[in-house]
Amino acid sequence: MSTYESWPTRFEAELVRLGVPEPRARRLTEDTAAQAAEQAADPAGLFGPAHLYARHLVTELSAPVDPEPPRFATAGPVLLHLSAVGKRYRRRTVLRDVDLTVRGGQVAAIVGANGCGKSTLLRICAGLTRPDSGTVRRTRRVGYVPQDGGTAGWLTADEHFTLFGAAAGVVSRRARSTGAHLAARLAWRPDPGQRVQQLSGGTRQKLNLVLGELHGPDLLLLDEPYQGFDQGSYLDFWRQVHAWRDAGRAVVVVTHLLHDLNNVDHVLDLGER
Ligand SMILES: Nc1ncnc2c1ncn2[C@@H]1O[C@H](COP(=O)(O)OP(=O)(O)OP(=O)(O)O)[C@@H](O)[C@H]1O
Repeated sequence: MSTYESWPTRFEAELVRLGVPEPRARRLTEDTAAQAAEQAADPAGLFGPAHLYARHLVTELSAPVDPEPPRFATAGPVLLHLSAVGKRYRRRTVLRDVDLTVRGGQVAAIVGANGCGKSTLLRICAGLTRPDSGTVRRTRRVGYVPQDGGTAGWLTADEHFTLFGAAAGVVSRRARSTGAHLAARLAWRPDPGQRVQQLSGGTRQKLNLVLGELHGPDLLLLDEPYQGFDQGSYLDFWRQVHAWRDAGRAVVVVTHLLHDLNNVDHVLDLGER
């Protein structure tokens, strides 16, 4: 598609590409143009890049409202493929011959004993650690949520949204509104004056999750992402994972909670150490 096509044309085409029926995509495009006109704003300035806004909208539209959310009838394209991956730290072999394939519309869990290499494997999936053997293929748009860290204590949540949004080419206003919207999905309303160092551990983890998703990635890699969550937040988290899945994205989650496995399509057990 030409980069010179207008914002509404690119927006509508991306909606159709994501599986929205054409008449509905056209109506959504018209509604979006009307919203921009109401605010006398350029859609790119108000909503950010057309393809990212289309993704957020599709996720929002497929957010579960029923106890049994709809699932993609067929799995989508392969978004992550690992073949015979191995990793050593000095003489110690941490991973040997690991295979994993995850498609759009699927959730996979990585489980295993402490120290068996789950986080190492997730970093390899994200492209942050290089394997010693095997091959890794992944989609270009990846969101990675580490077990801890990833945020700056002296900045506010909004400043994080601006910073991470800028890295993905999203204007500040749009990044902040998307961040607030995603935070609300986790029952969190960021306080504009509060620095991250003043947040509880569970709320900091919510910020990590929002930042991982802010740029609308196709593949989300989550390393025990609910540490410090209370029961309600934990349920909100899984609802959100299912919304991502039903929007055709792929999710890989490292977990040690066995009951999580009811929520996933594949389990990769790395076993004992
Ligand atoms: N950068 C590194 N250098 C050397 N050893 C490392 C490095 N990163 C991880 N390890 C070692 O590799 C092994 C696997 O670590 P990893 O963090 O991937 O395990 P894990 O399954 O995620 O553990 P946990 O369940 O405790 O979070 C551990 O023995 C760890 O000490």
